[in-house]
Amino acid sequence: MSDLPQNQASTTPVLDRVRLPADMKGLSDRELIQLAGELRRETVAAVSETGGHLGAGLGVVELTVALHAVFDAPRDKIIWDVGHQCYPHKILTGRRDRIRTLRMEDGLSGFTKRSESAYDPFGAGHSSTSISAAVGFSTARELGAETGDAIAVIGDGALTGGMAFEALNHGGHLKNRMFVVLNDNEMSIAPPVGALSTYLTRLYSESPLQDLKEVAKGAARAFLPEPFKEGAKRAKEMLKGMAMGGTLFEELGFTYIGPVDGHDLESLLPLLRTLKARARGPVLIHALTKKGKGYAPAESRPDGGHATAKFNLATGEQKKAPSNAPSYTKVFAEALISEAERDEKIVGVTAAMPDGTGLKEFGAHFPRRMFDVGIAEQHAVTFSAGLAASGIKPFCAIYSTFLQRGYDQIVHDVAIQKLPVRFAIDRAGLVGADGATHAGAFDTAFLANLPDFVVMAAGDEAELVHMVATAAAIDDRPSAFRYPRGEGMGVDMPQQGVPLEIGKGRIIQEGVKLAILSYGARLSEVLKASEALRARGIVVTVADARFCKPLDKDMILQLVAEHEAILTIEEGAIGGFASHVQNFLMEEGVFDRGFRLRSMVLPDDFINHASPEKMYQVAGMNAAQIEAKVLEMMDISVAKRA
Ligand SMILES: Cc1ncc(C[n+]2csc(CCOP(=O)(O)OP(=O)(O)O)c2C)c(N)n1
Ligand SMILES: CC(=O)[C@@H](O)[C@H](O)COP(=O)(O)O
Ligand SMILES: [Mg+2]
Repeated sequence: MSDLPQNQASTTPVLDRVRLPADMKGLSDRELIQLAGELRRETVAAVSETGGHLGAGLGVVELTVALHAVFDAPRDKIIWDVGHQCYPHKILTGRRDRIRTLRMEDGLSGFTKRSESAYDPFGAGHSSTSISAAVGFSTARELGAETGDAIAVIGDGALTGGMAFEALNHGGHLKNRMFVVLNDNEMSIAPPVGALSTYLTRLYSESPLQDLKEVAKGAARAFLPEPFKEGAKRAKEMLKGMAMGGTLFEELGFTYIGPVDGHDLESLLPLLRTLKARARGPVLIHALTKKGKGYAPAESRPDGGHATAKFNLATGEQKKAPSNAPSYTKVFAEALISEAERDEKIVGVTAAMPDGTGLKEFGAHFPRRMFDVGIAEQHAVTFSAGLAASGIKPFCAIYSTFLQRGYDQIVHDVAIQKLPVRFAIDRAGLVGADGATHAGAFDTAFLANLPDFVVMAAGDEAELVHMVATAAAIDDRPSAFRYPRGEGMGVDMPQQGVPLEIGKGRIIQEGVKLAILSYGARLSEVLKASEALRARGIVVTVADARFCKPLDKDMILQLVAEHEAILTIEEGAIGGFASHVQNFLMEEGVFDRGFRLRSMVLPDDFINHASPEKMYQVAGMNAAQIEAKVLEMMDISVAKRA
């Protein structure tokens, strides 16, 4: 396993003996403690080479070792919520030899993934799903399925997602034996917000409600239904310092154990062994941990080293490529601040992504006008609807992928009531290393089919500024604008956003025979393709649709009238912009007259993680592929193309 020259001693001697969790069963507790230290170093070393989610994994190193030492995966199902903390788990479950391929093309996923390993019983990427899955696994066992224990490991941030409570409610009612490890590091990506966080803090910061010895006895009775004799003394020791009884979790039907030091294997191992031997119903173990634990540069970062580029192992300094243009996120944040300076009704809403959406910057300017609701997209949407119904102008900034979770709220609470909530949809399109779970593929399709919604996509970062102004001005119905992860094109920026005429696109360049009708940020690739075509003597028209809804029907009919063919392109799945154009032109009867329309949309597939460029290559939507498509549409044979 180790790559070291033969004469050099391994720095990971215990880890070198562990390929699979079964190899941990013969290790003494002392060796398991050593294993945790080696696992932490291996995790840091690997992420320094790959980049990725670092802090969460470092916070669960001891929990990972303890769970795999005590339980019997893959028969027992260890379900990691979000999955961003699973790198140590991957190292211990047969994937150490590939750990330096994390998040790379053909490499390991950055999350748990069923197709990757039997030790990943449930895939993740989005949060707050683990307890529901564990209730499912434990119920399947009750129904006779060949499966072991179900253990959900969920963070304090993920616990703010409503689904987690739906699952606790159901699990507590069913009373199946199952385990929830609440990994409480007092951190989400940003510091956690809300009353729940305060409640969890109170569980361990207030002095215990009852005499601890009595508590220990009571607790032991609660989760150890058999009368126990020799175990009692150890259990009392183990439970020393834990506040028991009367918690919210107990009211929901779970035996609450905690708080326990989630980095202390001497506590964790006997606790889990006892629970494994004796628990009958649902148990929640409240473990206190530190995000970034054991690697100073991560620990000292405000977000506990949540995610990182590749970095220098000794200093923690990240290796980031210099940027040539501002990121779309930054452009959005600055444009919104500028609008909000002129309109005091504008507020920002984020679901636990203040940094990622740029609303942190907005909040620094307008502390009372920025709301982080926690990982609670459904609530974020309906909260925004409530604000809008009262005349406030909410910009609900949610990544495309996470907005999926709030869809019924968008339909039922926003669209049907025609409330002017403005959706700022970041990370639209393929995002790269986070892969399929985080791809922003569906928002255009699921928004543009809603009556009265105004649906826009920014072709470049200057357009984004205008779309922020447009959304601010739309006061009688919902609106949305999407923009991708990463840098803009480097175009000239306007001083201030100017509201666009609703449903009006723009012609960027005039050509003959064929028009490319672009919706969103593939525009840069379209322009590259048109340059390549120009070098062949082919000049195409390029238009930026700006709006999927309402469509610029006049412009589209003009393109039809002046060309032989149109090619549409968008960074989204089928059912989006192209479908609206197709339907419109079909109803206009233009195909009856033989007009040629083709569309480039994301393929009907979930594209694996790789660089965004490579993912778009797989999707067939890069400049060269656009050029090839145009040539094909113009019936220019391969021979003529050379
Ligand atoms: C539905 C959803 N919304 C937002 C996110 C983005 N996200 C990923 S991890 C994370 C914080 C999770 O905090 P916590 O569960 O406490 O885990 P920790 O990182 O602290 O270990 C957030 C907001 C997500 N993955 N899924
Ligand atoms: C795990 C998770 O969901 C987030 O951390 C996500 O990876 C953030 O993505 P960005 O890097 O695009 O903000
Ligand atoms: Mg946390």
